[in-house]
Amino acid sequence: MGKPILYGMEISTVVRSVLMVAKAIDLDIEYREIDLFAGDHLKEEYLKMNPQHTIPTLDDNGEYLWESHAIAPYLVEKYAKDDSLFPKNDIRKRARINQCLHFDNGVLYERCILNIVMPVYTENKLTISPETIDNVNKAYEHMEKFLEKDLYLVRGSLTIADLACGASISALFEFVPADPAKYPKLHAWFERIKALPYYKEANEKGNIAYIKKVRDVMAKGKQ
Ligand SMILES: N[C@@H](CCC(=O)N[C@@H](CS)C(=O)NCC(=O)O)C(=O)O
Repeated sequence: MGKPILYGMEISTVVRSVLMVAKAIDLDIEYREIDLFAGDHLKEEYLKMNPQHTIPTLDDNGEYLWESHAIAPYLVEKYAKDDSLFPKNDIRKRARINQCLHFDNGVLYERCILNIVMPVYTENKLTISPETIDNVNKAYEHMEKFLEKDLYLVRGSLTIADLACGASISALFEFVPADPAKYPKLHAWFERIKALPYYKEANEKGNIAYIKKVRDVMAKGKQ
């Protein structure tokens, strides 16, 4: 059996969340960069693996899987030495983790990040709209509540939900800063995510490049 191969771009939050999961479970994966700006994802070989042409895509010895929120549980279930990031037998905890993964996908990624980044590329919108800022703050409020009683999103320990939301929040905090006085639990949780030993390599590096890329496009458009 060969190593699983992950196709992605480090600037993508959803790719970085999977890279953090791989590091968290100490999984040796081969990472291959796909350049969306060069159209690598629309080439025939890529479409054969993932007709939806999104990143990340996992090639696990010829079994293809895309959608980061499906890849993360799959990697833990198949490869992790212990199941703490996505417990096999605790049905309620699994359900809460799934709930947070859907929150990440449907709210943080789709409703917040895409509303900031896509308009920059597709409509040349160089400022973040007040509606989007409002929407992002609503998401911060929700997370502040989710974290009311616990150190992590699902009870007291780190799960794949924290890694998915952590990657999204790392980008959102740069675009729409969160007031620490209003969102103290959210900030404290994010500090915990940033302290993970693999955070810098698997998330921070790509996040810096991501924010720079979007800001560069914004600044160029304003010249
Ligand atoms: N919910 C998906 C989102 C995947 C997604 O849309 N990725 C973007 C990059 S961040 C992409 O591949 N866009 C290219 C395309 O849709 O053709 C996930 O978590 O994997």
